[in-house]
Amino acid sequence: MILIRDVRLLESNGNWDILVEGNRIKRIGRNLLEKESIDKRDVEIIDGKNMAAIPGLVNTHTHIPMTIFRGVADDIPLMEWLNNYIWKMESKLNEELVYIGTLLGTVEMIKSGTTTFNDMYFHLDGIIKGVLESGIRAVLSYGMIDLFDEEKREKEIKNCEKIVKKIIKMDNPRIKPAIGPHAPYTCSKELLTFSHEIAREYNIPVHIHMNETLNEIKIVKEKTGMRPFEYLNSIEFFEGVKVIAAHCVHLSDREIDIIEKKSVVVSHNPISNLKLGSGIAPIPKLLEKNILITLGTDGCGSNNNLNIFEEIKISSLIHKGISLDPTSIPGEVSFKFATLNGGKALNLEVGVLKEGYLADIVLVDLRKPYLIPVENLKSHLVYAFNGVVDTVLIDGNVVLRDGKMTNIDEYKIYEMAEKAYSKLVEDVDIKRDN
Ligand SMILES: N[C@@H](CCSC[C@H]1O[C@@H](n2cnc3c(=O)[nH]cnc32)[C@H](O)[C@@H]1O)C(=O)O
Ligand SMILES: [Zn+2]
Repeated sequence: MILIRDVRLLESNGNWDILVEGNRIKRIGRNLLEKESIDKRDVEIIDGKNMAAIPGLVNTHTHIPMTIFRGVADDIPLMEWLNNYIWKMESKLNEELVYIGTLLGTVEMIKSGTTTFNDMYFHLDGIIKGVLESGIRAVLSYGMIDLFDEEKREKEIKNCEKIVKKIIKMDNPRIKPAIGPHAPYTCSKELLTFSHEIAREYNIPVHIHMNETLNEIKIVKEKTGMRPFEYLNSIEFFEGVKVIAAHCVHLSDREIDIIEKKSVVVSHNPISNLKLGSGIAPIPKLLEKNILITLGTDGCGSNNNLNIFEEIKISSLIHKGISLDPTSIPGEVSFKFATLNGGKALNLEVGVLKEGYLADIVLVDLRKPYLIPVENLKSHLVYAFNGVVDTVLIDGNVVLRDGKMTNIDEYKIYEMAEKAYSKLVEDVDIKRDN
């Protein structure tokens, strides 16, 4: 058992205790050591004085191994970025490099308060290994791209089936599978149909890129005569499965209706969309229809970090700016995007500190200049905080304490990541391409 004592909670004043048993929050109350008559020898006590406890954050769209591509190709549009840099480097990746990138990404996420991420990538054995070692929680999908080629499609389908079965068999509470068709402009109708069917069969979510740029919408329209959401709806892609659609930057009213009617979850990635010059998703319009909005960073090739606190802040600011309305997306709402909504989106009991829920808890040290006066803490977490957290529990385990990783040597990971990067750059000759 773990007892966090005398900690501040966002929703109520005064100091509270949180009792964790196994991987769940057993009790939240005052003076629990006495009230629950706990033997001190059975419990590890974490002093929560001068700390606030918040639910671990949820990042609903990442490509975690891309941390080792950080800063490689800045200031260019999506297609050029993918074709000339990212896909070239990705062709040199292997399980070991993906494992190293994953470790680096998990350390970065944990240190900035993220406890769950929804990922799409390849070499999943490397990702699984990194997730297991770091202690983070993840929903993992094998990203499938067939570029309308039958041979490629068959390979992708096999890989996907293998990974789903492997993750289910692992039966680890921290790792769940999802299905990851990359996007309607990179996947054939057959691959999209396969994705839908397998997601239904196993009752797991689909994770896909949707309507990120105007160019890709044009491509889908030329091919199918329809906009991407209309096209997917016409092949019954949304029937009976939960779809997490990353980006959703450019949407027609008809598409918004489909998103609403089919309960599609939106992963809003404002920083990646700004950086690649893709546009700004119409989040206030989606909120009017009660569409579930969550937040994602996207990969470190286009962000260039995994700090969800930045997405929380930007998602509140950006919509005020374009609508000339400072009441648009209040901080409380954007904070919910990254907590409660993220948990709902992934069907996980995370994102709220509540008895019976999974023990994914983040402690923020309140003795920081940017968090004072502490009275307005909720506002600070959205508008003033830099994301550097003190202690993190995931699935009932302490993975970060006093800002340091408990179960992995983070400095060794930094060294490994530097080496991996040097090797990749050398192999691809990316510098000369610049
Ligand atoms: N099995 C596939 C890999 C797909 S993984 C997911 C892919 O999404 C790419 N990606 C990352 N960010 C974005 C984005 O913002 N839009 C579109 N694709 C992205 C990423 O680089 C990776 O290639 C293959 O054979 O190529
Ligand atoms: Zn992406």
